[in-house]
Amino acid sequence: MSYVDEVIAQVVEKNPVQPEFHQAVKEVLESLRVVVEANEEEFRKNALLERLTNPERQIMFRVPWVDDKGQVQVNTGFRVQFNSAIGPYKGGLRFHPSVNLGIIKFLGFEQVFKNSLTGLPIGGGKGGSDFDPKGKSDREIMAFCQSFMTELYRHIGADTDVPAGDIGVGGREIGYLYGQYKRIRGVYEGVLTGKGLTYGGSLARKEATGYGLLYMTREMLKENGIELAGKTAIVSGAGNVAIYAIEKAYQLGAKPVTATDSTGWIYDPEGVDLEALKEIKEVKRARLSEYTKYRPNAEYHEGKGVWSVKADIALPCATQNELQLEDAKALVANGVIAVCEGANMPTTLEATQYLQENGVLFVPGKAANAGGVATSALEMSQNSERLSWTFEEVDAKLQQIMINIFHNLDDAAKKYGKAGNYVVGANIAGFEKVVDAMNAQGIV
Ligand SMILES: NC(=O)C1=CN([C@@H]2O[C@H](COP(=O)(O)OP(=O)(O)OC[C@H]3O[C@@H](n4cnc5c(N)ncnc54)[C@H](OP(=O)(O)O)[C@@H]3O)[C@@H](O)[C@H]2O)C=CC1
Ligand SMILES: O=C(O)CCC(=O)C(=O)O
Repeated sequence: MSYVDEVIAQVVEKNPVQPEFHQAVKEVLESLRVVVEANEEEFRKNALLERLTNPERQIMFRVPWVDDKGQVQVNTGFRVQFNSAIGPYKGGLRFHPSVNLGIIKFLGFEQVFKNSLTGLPIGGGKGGSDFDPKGKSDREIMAFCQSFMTELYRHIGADTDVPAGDIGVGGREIGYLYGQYKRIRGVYEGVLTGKGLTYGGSLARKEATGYGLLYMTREMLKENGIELAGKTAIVSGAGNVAIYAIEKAYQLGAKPVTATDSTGWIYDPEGVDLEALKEIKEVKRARLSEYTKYRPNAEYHEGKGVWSVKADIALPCATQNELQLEDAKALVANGVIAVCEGANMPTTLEATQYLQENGVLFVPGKAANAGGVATSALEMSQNSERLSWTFEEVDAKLQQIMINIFHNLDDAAKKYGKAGNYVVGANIAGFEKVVDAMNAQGIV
């Protein structure tokens, strides 16, 4: 059995009931086959792939809190510190009822390669809880965040592990988490990113993941002789990534026509009304079904189905495995040119393969959505030097980072005879730096 197959089999056996983690490991190791085969003896002797797929540390903890009725609730908290070869652990916190150890491990594993691709000195980690913020009062959210941080604080720090937001964790939650960290530790440091602008946050961090996705999409299309301007786009999600992807799509001359949330989706042939979407999701924290009150000519559909809309490009920005084989077939049948992932692992392995085999340009999330974490690293730099950069400065750096990531992965794919396969290119480009740093630091 080849070394890659052996390690994939071990990961499946040793991490039962963690399908998302298996999926992420398979995607990466399959892509690395060509590099691993060229160095098989050395990698095997150093157990490199075993070390790469085993987190450095996995923390699980009880999070008790009191709801508005006086009832004590108990959730589980997680922080997986996956790999610190190139810098302090860095990655978001997800609050969603579906969260479990396997999901946090898949996200942490992806984060290692993503953070490497940014070119910035950040290792990979991820955390969260099975807490459901939907329908909770502000007081309940604060009580939960304070309890969560009362355990997490001992594992993190500005030079050790710097969490941020992800699904269900935005500016409000980061504020409560930061307040509790400061209260316990008594230090004012950049221990979280995505902070508010009045207490150490960076301009453009809120917009960065969605904007970065569009900068990457534009660069990739340009390399293939295609203009983004004038194209229609299917966007899924209606949260932080989706909203700012839609905003930047308009700024670059494209027309986003859809959005989704966990209950349904909208199709607005005239183009999504961004202000209405922000009002519904950012201000009212309401359901997308309200959208037709603002735009009577738009369609609202319950459940899934957004990938059947005809458009030029597709930007999945909601959650993992939301784009499956049947959806990929619908996209191909409708002539979609490109799929660029704003979410983490939104496309299943079968769907990705089908899209690639049918000539669809495909950029994986670990490259396409890296603008968020890259801008978090810029927030860390600003915190360290006790300065704030302007929106234009941060945005210019973000654009350059996304352009560099695209060319690095494009070059890596070409170097290994896989021109145009951006999945292979991203995994190899991310892997090379991490492995170099791991090898230099000995067996740790
Ligand atoms: N925020 C960031 O900077 C980054 C985020 N990402 C990834 O992007 C994706 C979106 O994150 P973000 O926008 O921050 O999160 P938000 O919580 O702001 O928004 C998530 C959106 O996706 C929908 N959604 C979440 N879970 C599900 C589900 N299980 N089924 C259907 N819809 C779902 C939500 O619906 P509803 O409104 O009903 O809750 C919401 O519209 C995630 O994969 C995240 O890991 C990647 C890089 C950086
Ligand atoms: O900004 C960060 O540190 C993390 C963003 C994130 O969670 C991600 O890239 O998936």
